[in-house]
Amino acid sequence: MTFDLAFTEDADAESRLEALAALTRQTRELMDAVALTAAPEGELAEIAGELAVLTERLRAVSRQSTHPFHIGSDGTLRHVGNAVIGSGNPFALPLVIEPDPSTGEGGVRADVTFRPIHEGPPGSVHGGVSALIMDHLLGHAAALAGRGGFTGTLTLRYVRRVPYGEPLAATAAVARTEGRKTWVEGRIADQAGTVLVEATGLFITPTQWPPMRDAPSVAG
Ligand SMILES: CCCCCCCCCCCCCC(=O)SCCNC(=O)CCNC(=O)[C@H](O)C(C)(C)COP(=O)(O)OP(=O)(O)OC[C@H]1O[C@@H](n2cnc3c(N)ncnc32)[C@H](O)[C@@H]1OP(=O)(O)O
Repeated sequence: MTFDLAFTEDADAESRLEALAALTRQTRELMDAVALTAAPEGELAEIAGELAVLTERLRAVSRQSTHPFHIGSDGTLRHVGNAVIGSGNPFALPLVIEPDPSTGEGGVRADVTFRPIHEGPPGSVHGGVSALIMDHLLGHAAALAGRGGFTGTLTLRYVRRVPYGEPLAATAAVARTEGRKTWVEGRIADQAGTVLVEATGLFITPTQWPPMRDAPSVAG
């Protein structure tokens, strides 16, 4: 398998990326408002029509693909189009990941507050959404330890239901390594430290990837 990290030199200007981030934040607000709206039928149809106009306006000037990796002005590796951290991806929570060396090799943490759009069982977060967050955070920990790769397996134990609208914390750190394989463990816990989700992931570094000893900080 070949995989090109696809760094780009001619990234958009920071000012355009900030404008895109503002549009993305507004779109997330829209998604939340749609999920919770109690507007009457006629108003829903009217708003859908207004949104169709805006959608066409954006589609008229589409890119061929989402934003690839690029190096930001502060040297940070950015992935604006990423589904979990991307500042230009409305689907992203987004997760803001910080290094947390106290939890071990590649240790990372992120504050997470899920929203009603993440609903699975009524009043709770969808298990697949928790898995998405865990997959990315565990993968980030592997990359931070200089052992970036693709998820081979991801195993979750859903210990308690995950609420939305409450501040939670997600953490991960490398558990062990063997050749190109890196096992990472993580969890989502509430503010009292009660574990809601436990995760273990196996990340495999493709043979073609160069060594990543000085892993850059990564942001959306
Ligand atoms: C610097 C930039 C970094 C930026 C990063 C920012 C953070 C981003 C964080 C993003 C996080 C989000 C991340 C995502 O969303 S990643 C997206 C989801 N994952 C994928 O799409 C992966 C698809 N699969 C593949 O590409 C290949 O199968 C991989 C690369 C995984 C292995 O293909 P490769 O050809 O290399 O493998 P090999 O055949 O030589 O086998 C090698 C060894 O591995 C063992 N094995 C193989 N497959 C599996 C498996 N599935 N489970 C368990 N074990 C497996 C195999 O038995 C052997 O073991 P051994 O016999 O040697 O003991």
